[in-house]
Amino acid sequence: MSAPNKIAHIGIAVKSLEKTLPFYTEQLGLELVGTEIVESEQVQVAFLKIGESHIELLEPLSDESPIAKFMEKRGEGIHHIAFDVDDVAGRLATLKEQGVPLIHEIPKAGAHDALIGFLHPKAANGVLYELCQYPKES
Ligand SMILES: C[C@@H](C(=O)O)C(=O)SCCNC(=O)CCNC(=O)[C@H](O)C(C)(C)COP(=O)(O)OP(=O)(O)OC[C@H]1O[C@@H](n2cnc3c(N)ncnc32)[C@H](O)[C@@H]1OP(=O)(O)O
Ligand SMILES: [Co+2]
Repeated sequence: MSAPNKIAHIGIAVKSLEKTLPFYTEQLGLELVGTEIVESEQVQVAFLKIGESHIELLEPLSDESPIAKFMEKRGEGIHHIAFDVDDVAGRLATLKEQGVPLIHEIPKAGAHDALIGFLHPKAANGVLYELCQYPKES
């Protein structure tokens, strides 16, 4: 299996994008690339560019959001690490064959038209990993 390309983003659970963004843009000086609602995950996300990667701030849209459930238990903070990969479906299939615990066995739609899939945190010492495949720029 080839190495993932890079860290696509680090996901951070926050109660309010509006209240959090000025720290990232004004104090830390990161560039806000954009915000987006991802209905399927019940989140609104903001992407901030940091070199070749991004910080993804995630605000829950409802109590059913995985981010709301996470913050109930653990409060705000680092939620997941996302790897940029070329073939998310193929990787998930291989991981499944290898017996790695997955949350998604087939990819679903994420932010920025990416295909995404999550490994279960019990697969990785309590770290939640996301695999993300972005559409090829043409
Ligand atoms: C927009 C998109 C994108 O980038 O394009 C995104 O990122 S969407 C980002 C939001 N979407 C997701 O996270 C989707 C995948 N996540 C999920 O399906 C869920 O959040 C799970 C990770 C399965 C956790 O769900 P839930 O807490 O209901 O299940 P559970 O109670 O059985 O938890 C199983 C164990 O995982 C732990 N756990 C929960 N969230 C965790 C996290 N973020 N990192 C590490 N561990 C975590 C719990 O504390 C628990 O540990 P103990 O067993 O020790 O108590
Ligand atoms: Co993410």
